[in-house]
Amino acid sequence: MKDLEIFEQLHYQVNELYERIIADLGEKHYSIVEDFFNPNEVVALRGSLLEHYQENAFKKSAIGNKVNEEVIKSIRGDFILWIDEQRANTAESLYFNKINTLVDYLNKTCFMGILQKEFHYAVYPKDTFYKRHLDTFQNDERRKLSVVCYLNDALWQDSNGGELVIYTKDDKEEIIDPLPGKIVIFESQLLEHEVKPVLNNKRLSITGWLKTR
Ligand SMILES: O=C(O)CCC(=O)C(=O)O
Ligand SMILES: [Fe+2]
Repeated sequence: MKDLEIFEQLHYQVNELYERIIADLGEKHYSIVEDFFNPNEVVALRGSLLEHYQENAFKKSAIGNKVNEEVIKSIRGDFILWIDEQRANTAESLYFNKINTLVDYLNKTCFMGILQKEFHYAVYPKDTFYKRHLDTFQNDERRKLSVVCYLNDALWQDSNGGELVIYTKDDKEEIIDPLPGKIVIFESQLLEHEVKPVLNNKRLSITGWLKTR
């Protein structure tokens, strides 16, 4: 009986997309999936974000964790709202279901040991940005993987700016347009990155971290 239980825990169906993410992470420490969320899912998530935003639920982002809660506009200008998985609405539940399925796969196939996660909505109004940084400067060594998902509408233009730039380990700059449904996953402790100034419009996203204990 014990053996069977262990087998059940390790059993999984090979998933091509997740395998690609794992291979990318192994090779270059980040992975980009253009259409992780389909257009309907993006519409639902964007609607949910905007509803909270219109209720003025978002707060100016801070630098550092609660011990060091300073607002430093010269470093980052986004507004955020943490998402409570226990009180998730329909769109948010859909989001967490997809993320949890990926996390289960990573834990089962790569023994990543992801036990916790935290996600927030983010809005970058015109003229805001997030200067080059490492996500672990938030005084949280447990952050293992950063996951960003873009919720802009399908009409998002290159001229709106707001690109994510990842500074790769082979000294290149990977420039990523924040297009709807796209997710970017990268190793939080390893890759510096920045959000270029938003030149037009509001840039919408969900950002989160998969954490070890
Ligand atoms: O929105 C992005 O593309 C990245 C956001 C980011 O780097 C962060 O919130 O730490
Ligand atoms: Fe970051």
